[in-house]
Amino acid sequence: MKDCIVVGAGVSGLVTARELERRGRSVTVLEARDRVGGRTLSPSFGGARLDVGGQWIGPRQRHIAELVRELGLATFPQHHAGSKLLARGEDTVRYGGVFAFPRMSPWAMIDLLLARRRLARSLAELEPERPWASRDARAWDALTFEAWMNKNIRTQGARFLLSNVVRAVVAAEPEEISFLFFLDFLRRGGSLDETVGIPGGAQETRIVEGMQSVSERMASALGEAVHLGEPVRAIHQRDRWVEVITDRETHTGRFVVVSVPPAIAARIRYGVSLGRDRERLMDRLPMGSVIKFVVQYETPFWRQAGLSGEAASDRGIILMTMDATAANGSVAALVAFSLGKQGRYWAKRPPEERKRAALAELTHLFGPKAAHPVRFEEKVWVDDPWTGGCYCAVPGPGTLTSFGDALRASCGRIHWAGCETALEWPGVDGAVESGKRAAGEVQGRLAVETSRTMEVRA
Ligand SMILES: Cc1cc2nc3c(=O)[nH]c(=O)nc-3n(C[C@H](O)[C@H](O)[C@H](O)COP(=O)(O)OP(=O)(O)OC[C@H]3O[C@@H](n4cnc5c(N)ncnc54)[C@H](O)[C@@H]3O)c2cc1C
Repeated sequence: MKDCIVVGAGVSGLVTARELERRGRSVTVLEARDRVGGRTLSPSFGGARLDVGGQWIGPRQRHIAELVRELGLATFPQHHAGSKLLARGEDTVRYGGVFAFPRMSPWAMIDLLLARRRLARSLAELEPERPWASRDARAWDALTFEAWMNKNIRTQGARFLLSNVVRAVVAAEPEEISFLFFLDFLRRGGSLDETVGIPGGAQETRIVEGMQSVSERMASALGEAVHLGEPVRAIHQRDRWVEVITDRETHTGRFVVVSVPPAIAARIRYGVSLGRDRERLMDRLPMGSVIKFVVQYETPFWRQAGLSGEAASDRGIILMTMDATAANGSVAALVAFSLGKQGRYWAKRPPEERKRAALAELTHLFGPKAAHPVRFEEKVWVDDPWTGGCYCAVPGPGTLTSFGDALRASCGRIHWAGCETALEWPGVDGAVESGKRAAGEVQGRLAVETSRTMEVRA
């Protein structure tokens, strides 16, 4: 019997296993896919690995930064020099330099600045560990972000920008998410500007070897403890151990850490009830919707035209783009995202139609050279059976204030990890943070049980 069975070999599961193994505990990691990394995936584009999953690290994200250093991986700054583009209908505006926002009417600009101030004031009032227990949490959690905009935003320009910010950062529609959730998301990012920003913001840095290499390095150190292609179907708790049942065999451990997204964890059978709150919570945490495209070109021709590669559009398949060129410049690429409702619509279309539409939009934004890629790669996360969407879970109104305390609370011998359970940034950094927390919880309980056994023997 192992000290701990870990379900999932994404960043959080592998950190859990690594931390426990470092403390002398025995672990088995069970992963459904035939690869590690979960929501991070970095295929090779010849000279470099580029990310079709999680990609960026911000300066506040100390957990992932420390892990990257420990694993001997290198980072480099996200390219951002040059003008940005904003396409609305047939109009495309070029902006940048001293203008952080595209030019808009003075009314829209004032509206946006006031909204930014209101958001900053409200997020400063949140309780970091339990935002759902903050003074105004109930009122905020009763609203969608759309309803908050209806009350607080007067101009079309500010509404358009804020709606796109929501889609870009949580991959859901303003009418789908709780205002409390979004406010807490911005708190974890530091502020609205830091959450969406490149230098000084959450998109500041990339990993030279690709984000998936974080998981690959941890998995290779764990060796045979990591089992691929073993989806966990059921977990049964006994008095002193757990049985974890996969398609291949039954694993026994003293504890189990489930590190998969809550909506995916709901598909595992648990034998006995996990408790009303935990069960309701898992039923109410849908994932965001993302299709990510990485499009490789002969040269970064947009840079030569004075463009940064950053664009936002409301014209169809692509909501935003960024430069995705490799650190040493050997592979030139743009990355593009289809998000929220748009992502769900395009996920249903045939791949060839998606490719045609994406290249047409890139051509509209960046000119005729964009029509001729060297390679076109897409990942439809919306349809991924082991993730159920991306980037992360997006609670609607009422979920956090009713069931928030169940997010991290263990259920008997079952503990929970995964970026959804993080206190800080709910991305790769939060996955690392949650893995450390879950490992600490299990280590604490193992120590208590060991000392009890020794007392009984004495
Ligand atoms: C397109 C995209 C872009 C993103 N961009 C960023 C970014 O720039 N910065 C950032 O910080 N974050 C980003 N994210 C989010 C980030 O990738 C995730 O927050 C993080 O990787 C989650 O790690 P995790 O370990 O919590 O979960 P996961 O990576 O989902 O790991 C869970 C693992 O469990 C496995 N699993 C599921 N069910 C079972 C089962 N029944 N049995 C066994 N195994 C199972 C899964 O296959 C998976 O490997 C992005 C995500 C996507 C998809």
